[in-house]
Amino acid sequence: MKALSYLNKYFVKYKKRLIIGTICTIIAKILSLIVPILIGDSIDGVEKYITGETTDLQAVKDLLTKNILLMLCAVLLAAVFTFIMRQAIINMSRYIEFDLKNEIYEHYQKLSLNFYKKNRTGDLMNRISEDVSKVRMYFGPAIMYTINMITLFVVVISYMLKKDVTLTLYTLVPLPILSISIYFLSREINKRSRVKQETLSKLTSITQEFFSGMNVIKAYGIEKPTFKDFNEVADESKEKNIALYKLQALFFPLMILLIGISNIMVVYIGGIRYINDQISLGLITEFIIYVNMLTWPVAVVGWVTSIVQEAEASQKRINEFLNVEPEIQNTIEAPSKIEGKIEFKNVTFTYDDTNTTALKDVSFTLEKGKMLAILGKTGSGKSTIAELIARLYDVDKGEILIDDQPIEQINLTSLRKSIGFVPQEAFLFSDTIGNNIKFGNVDAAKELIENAAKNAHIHDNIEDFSKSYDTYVGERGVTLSGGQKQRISIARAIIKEPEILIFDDCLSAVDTETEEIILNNLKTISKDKTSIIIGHRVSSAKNADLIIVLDKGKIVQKGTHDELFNQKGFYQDIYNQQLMEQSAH
Ligand SMILES: Nc1ncnc2c1ncn2[C@@H]1O[C@H](COP(=O)(O)OP(=O)(O)OP(=O)(O)O)[C@@H](O)[C@H]1O
Repeated sequence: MKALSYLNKYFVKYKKRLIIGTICTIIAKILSLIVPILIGDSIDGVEKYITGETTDLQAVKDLLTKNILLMLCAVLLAAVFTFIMRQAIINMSRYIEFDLKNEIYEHYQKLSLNFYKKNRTGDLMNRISEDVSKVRMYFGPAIMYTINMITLFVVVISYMLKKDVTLTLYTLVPLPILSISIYFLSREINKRSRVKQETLSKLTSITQEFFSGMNVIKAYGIEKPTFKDFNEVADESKEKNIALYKLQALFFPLMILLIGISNIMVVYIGGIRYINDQISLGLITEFIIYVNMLTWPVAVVGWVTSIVQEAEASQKRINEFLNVEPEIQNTIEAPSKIEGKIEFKNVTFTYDDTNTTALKDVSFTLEKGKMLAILGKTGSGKSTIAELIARLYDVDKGEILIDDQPIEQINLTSLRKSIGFVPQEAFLFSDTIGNNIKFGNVDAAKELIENAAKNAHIHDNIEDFSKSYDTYVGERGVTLSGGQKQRISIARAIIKEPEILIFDDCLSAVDTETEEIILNNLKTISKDKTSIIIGHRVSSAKNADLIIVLDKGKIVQKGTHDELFNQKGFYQDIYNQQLMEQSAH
């Protein structure tokens, strides 16, 4: 219960609902106890008339009418209180589920990129959905049935003991057996349902992958082997499902068997005591009803125990994530004003998940409003520089200064707000094109959106769609080409009007002519902004104020286009190579 104690704050927050729920349960249970008493009383009344103890038929009829009316009132009131109780407690569990999901999601947002590299998406999703649902069961059904059970036990058993101790003891003997069996059964059911869930996740992932990669499957004509893979996993899922339902099928028969035994005990022992004139016929009837009233709560003891165990395990997993401290901490509360000067001083950086040293002793200074181009072979560390400027990671050695201040001493939100980052892989949300661009500036008016799109040279393309900027992209929307996605992503950065613009190889999917137009537009847009262009083509670098060439994480060349063009090395090589390619066309 240690992990679950984390949730006590929610009990405090929703104490009113909990108290109302508890009071209503107690009242409902007391009311439900009245019914068997009245039935017993009615049977005793009828028995007295049959045995000739009384001859007043009208009095018996009056007694029955009175008892029926009272029963009706008791049942109605019990139903009302049970309804309020369920409303209070089950709704409480839904509110807590909502709060907990928000708490986890908020925490996820604070965690650094490294956390996402180290944990699988499925695992992150599971904790916010599956695990939270398990915890909800603890707040909802587990609490509700526990209150229900305790109240019923106290009220009913104390009443039964008051009426007949011997009969009570005999009647209750099978109930602990029921409780223990249900506990073990539920534990096994939970174990199997976990396995079933895992195979289901596997099946979902494999199906999802098949759908996403359908073009590759068809192009390679591998429908049959992929169907075989699918079939194997589907077969495994079927087996696990059958194994689970076989066990679940035992639940109710077991309950019926043990209730039956309890009922037989009441009839047998009660019968003997009735023959010996120790109890009345009405009491036997009352006891039969009590036994049936107690069976579900007794079965629930086992079920609730396993729910609590499951919730404990889930909350432990949730706590593991909630206890992760964000690696990137914002230590400065006040917003920072950012001008845009960037300086790297002997920066060395190693990705700790793969232990790859991506940057080695990198130093450069980029004045406010200037343009830096970063070139280099694939894997040379270009994107890493961009990620470090946005402080997605902290450096190991050396220092990054923004406006002559260590990056750690700048308000993180201000820093990220001042950067327009176009990543290497354009990511668009399943929303309209307009909203995808507006993402960079949510309050942007239509004109601004169109302007940004024009500068990213995508406006005409968008206008060609029947719904223009209201066209949906993503799963159920239009399929955009790689170059179109990149340009929408560029428009998103432009509309933000940031102090620092970073384009991480984001023109790779557009032709050289379009690249030229966009680069020309960027020259105007980024006139007074600091901009960084990462790429493989000289065309994107030649207008830069500073060019750096990276090789295996080290700066191997640094200078302007004219300087590097005249130097032997990577820059001259790719310049000549690309010149040859162009003349070949
Ligand atoms: N998140 C990460 N975790 C671990 N290693 C990484 C991560 N990102 C990049 N690396 C590694 O760091 C090195 C530099 O990668 P980086 O992405 O900065 O190169 P790049 O020059 O931008 O390459 P490309 O031109 O292919 O985009 C590579 O060896 C890469 O495998």
